[in-house]
Amino acid sequence: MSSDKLIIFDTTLRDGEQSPGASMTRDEKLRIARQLERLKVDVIEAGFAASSNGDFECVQAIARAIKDSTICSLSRANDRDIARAAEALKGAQRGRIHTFIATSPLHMEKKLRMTPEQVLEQSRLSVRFARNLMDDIEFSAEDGYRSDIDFLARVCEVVIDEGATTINIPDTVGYAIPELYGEFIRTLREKVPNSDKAIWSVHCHNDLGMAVANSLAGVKIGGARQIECTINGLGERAGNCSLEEAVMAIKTRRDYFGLQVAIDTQHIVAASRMVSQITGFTVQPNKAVVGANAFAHASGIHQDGVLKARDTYEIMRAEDVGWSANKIVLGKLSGRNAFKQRLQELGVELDSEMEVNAAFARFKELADRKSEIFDEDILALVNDESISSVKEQYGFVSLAQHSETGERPHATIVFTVDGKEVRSQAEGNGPVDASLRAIEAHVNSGAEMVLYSVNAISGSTESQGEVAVRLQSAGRVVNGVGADPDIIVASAKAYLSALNRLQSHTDRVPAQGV
Ligand SMILES: CC(=O)SCCNC(=O)CCNC(=O)[C@H](O)C(C)(C)COP(=O)(O)OP(=O)(O)OC[C@H]1O[C@@H](n2cnc3c(N)ncnc32)[C@H](O)[C@@H]1OP(=O)(O)O
Ligand SMILES: CC(C)C(=O)C(=O)O
Repeated sequence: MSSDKLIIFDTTLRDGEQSPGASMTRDEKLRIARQLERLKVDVIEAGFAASSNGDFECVQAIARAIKDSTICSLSRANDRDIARAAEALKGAQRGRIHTFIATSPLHMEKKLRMTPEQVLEQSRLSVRFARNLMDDIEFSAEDGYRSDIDFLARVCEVVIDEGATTINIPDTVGYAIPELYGEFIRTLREKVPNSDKAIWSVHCHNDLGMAVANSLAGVKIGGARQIECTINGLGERAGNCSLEEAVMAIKTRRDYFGLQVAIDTQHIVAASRMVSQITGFTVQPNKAVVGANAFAHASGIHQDGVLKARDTYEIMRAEDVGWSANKIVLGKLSGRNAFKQRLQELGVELDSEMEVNAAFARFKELADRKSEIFDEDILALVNDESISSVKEQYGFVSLAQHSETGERPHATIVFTVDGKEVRSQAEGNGPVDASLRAIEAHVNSGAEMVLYSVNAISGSTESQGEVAVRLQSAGRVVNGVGADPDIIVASAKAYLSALNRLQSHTDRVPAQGV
């Protein structure tokens, strides 16, 4: 049975839950199942109904709630487990019993304590029993990849004869190598005379970091048409094949695989976030497809390339997997083109290339001190760049403030207004608040403060404090920055510098741009 349709079987709720620490409540599983349905996953393995009453209820609830995906329950190869799975799946629009038994010499002898002939017989009887309860039956040969291929072929032939519709050959312990696993599946299928009566499936674990590669080899070389996978690659030990990686590989390299998947990829990032939030398993930033950096560019040459033509450094579109956009992250490795682009996005127009170059030089200086540069930083440094054209109406002279536990802080500030010194004082909630109130007591700007932030310029208490203040008044937004070893003085300087910009007509930042 070979077609160009690749079935995506998600086992986040079963094998994913086998990750130590990832157990989920019934409601959490239901939420994930709904998201998997939105993703248009073909089969959702909802749990292992016989393992506990709780898991039985989870499978049952999901089977009743989900209409578009097939709902599946795992069960050992015995009548009790299979009957329990069938019972839990009763309300399902489409249900599947997934029964398994180990076929490797090691598992049969040491774990099951059964002879190969007993395992063969148990497989036959289990699938026969299951098939009397349901039409859609999957049989898995646990530790299939470490099994004797001729024995495994006999088992597969027997269970297909009994009516198994999907045959899954797991690499249970993540021992496989892509080419070898692909060849194993191909040879196995050739050895099974009735192989075309079933869909062949792969289920790979990530112990050597090759679960996705092995699954894809099972498809390409082996001819499998079902991949078992999980969101974020969650699963027993090092996890399973990751759904997002396998699906995007099939979609992005359709030229190579020539296969169709039904997955609506725009829901991938939401699914990843949901699973991560529910299980508490965070996604590493450099994880393919769903990691925070998967579509982020930090170096100038890449940023320049992506801005000119995004396919220079992107093989898929961030929006296609559910990100709102790709990201240009400004930092010390960024170049002039990325910087100019960000200025444009912020609505800042500098008058000449010289001004841009000067702002860029300041940006590089700042980036050497700060790992990531935010829009506020750029706006502040651009405003500083145009300082020469800002009328210096207010200038800092000195500040004295008093604060003591249990007393309301008090500040006295001396500053210049058009060259003339004025003295003003006020109380406030803290010394910074008191100082800025003292300025306002004289200036009466009525501006609203929309941002106040303090940064240590280097990483110690001896360093300068850098304060950024953003004021909004009459539809204009301005930034002021001030630096001083005393952060209260730095705050007063930043406030006065913002007031200077508010008075100036040279400010270029539109209110809606920030
Ligand atoms: C590779 C995989 O991911 S397989 C799925 C793994 N998932 C789980 O195990 C989660 C759910 N498991 C459970 O809740 C429990 O292990 C249960 C309910 C299934 C069984 O619990 P218990 O009856 O207490 O048995 P226990 O877990 O200690 O041992 C497993 C028994 O099942 C047998 N067994 C293991 N696999 C199979 C199988 N596929 N078919 C039939 N019997 C099997 C073992 O040989 C062992 O039998 P024994 O008790 O006669 O020695
Ligand atoms: C039960 C099977 C499918 C499994 O999870 C494995 O072998 O890893």
